[in-house]
Amino acid sequence: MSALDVPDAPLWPQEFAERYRAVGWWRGETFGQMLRDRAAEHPDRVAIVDPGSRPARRWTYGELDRRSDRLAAGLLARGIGKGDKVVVQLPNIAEFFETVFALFRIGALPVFALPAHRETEVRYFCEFTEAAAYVIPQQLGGFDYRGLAAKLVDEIPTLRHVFVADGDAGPFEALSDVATDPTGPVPSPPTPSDLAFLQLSGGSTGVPKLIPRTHDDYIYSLRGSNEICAVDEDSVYLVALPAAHNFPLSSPGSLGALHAGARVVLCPQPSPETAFPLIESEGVTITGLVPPLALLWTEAAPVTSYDLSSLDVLLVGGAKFSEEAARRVKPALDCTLQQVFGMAEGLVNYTRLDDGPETIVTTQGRPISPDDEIRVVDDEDEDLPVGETGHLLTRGPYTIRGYWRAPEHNARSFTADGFYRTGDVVRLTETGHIVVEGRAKDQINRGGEKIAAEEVENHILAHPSVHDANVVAEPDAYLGERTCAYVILRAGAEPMRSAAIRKFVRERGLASYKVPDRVEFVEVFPQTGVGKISKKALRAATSTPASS
Ligand SMILES: O=C(O)c1cccc(O)c1O
Repeated sequence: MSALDVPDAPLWPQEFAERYRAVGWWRGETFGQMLRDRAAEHPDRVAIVDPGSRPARRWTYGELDRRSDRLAAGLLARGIGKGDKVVVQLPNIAEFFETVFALFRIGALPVFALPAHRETEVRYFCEFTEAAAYVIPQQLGGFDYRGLAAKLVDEIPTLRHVFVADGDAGPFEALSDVATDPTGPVPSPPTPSDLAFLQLSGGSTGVPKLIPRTHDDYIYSLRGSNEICAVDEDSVYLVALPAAHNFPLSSPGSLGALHAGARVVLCPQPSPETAFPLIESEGVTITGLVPPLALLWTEAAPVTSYDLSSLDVLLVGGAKFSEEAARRVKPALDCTLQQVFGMAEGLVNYTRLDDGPETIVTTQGRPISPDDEIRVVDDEDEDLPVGETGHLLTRGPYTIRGYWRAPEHNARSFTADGFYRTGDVVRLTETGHIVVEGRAKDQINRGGEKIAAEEVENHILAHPSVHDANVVAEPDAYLGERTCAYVILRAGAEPMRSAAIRKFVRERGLASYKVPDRVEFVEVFPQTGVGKISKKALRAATSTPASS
């Protein structure tokens, strides 16, 4: 086999795939057909509410279906088709769904960037995936995405199209001008076992890893999530977090809601001031938040004048929700808390709606599927007895068998028999619920935003005055964790202020949540017995910060 024949992503061995189909986890659905079916069943039900646009928009299932077909036709006419990659960097607007369903229909793969990503990240996604197109808003929060796009189309040969989803397209094509009447069926539509999209990993390495998900496996996770979270066609799901993130996309998220024929309401931003009026006016029944936002909501709810009584379920995940904060949810919001511990690589755990109150506040739930295999192991990969704390490994019908185009990394991140090494440190209760105790991967979880220490270290190391850098988590009352960078300057370098390092990292075009919250200049790093740098000692030092 020549290098070119190596598949981009290892998928499930045949005997596993056959079993997952035989048991009925994989039902041979595709996203394109899923929307077609819902539109046929109830064309006039509202699928998408976009209250942030002027005027506000309400698209029915019929309309979303038609729009996706028309956009698909326009993309095909521009030579974008099966297997092409398209970086989608859109905020919570209706066009997000029109775009991804158009791409799903023609078998082109969305690569889900977040609005917070900047040149460094987006350039990497475009180059690494050899993306054919990049879909952006005109601007958001004062950042003009067209400027970034202009630079990238200039410099990346594969990138042939930029589509602007809203506002003034400038030198590029407006997404609304792409749509056209289809001239016939899509030439070779994707099959259920094909890849549907590339999702982003929180990651712990120098560059983000891409996660290949198939129609069959992801749709199974939606169906399973809907059942566990009681999402049906009468549900109203509020997308409060960034729409492309795996949690609001799939747990059960907007795509789960669309699978159920429910209504998706797009929240332009997640503050109580914006979200509460929408909960009242749309009768929102379910939403998902990261812990810092859940705290804000529980503080605001008891004193709000908005009627939040439609809200049945609040999902909280993305980072560990402290027991004390979890206890406040039910009294403040009068809804059921569901803790969700998930990952874009696959495995998603939920507390169940009928779990006892102690289980709901003290555990992170249990897996969606009876076929999710969970192992808790020691440093030598030996299984530990129930109740002991160790590394979480998992394998199952919606957990990837490898990252996209990353064979060397895959050899480390997966066991020989296909278990994914999550990097999370957990223990299991007698009831099979998971309690997250920490993590072994070198990552900071900043209020649900995952930051790979190595990625930030590399950017700091690019500074000419820096000799070495180590980035670690430090406790933060609101975010759970924030980042602290320990920096050793080169011998003879002029003394620097921490603001200069922060500015340097920001100007390298990194998402702002990755800019270190604090920078400490030190002479040496603490070392372990064998002379390796001890991040453990650095983390301990950050708990009792020296004044800077
Ligand atoms: O990535 C996550 O943190 C996450 C959290 C909750 C649910 C999910 O699906 C996730 O991917």
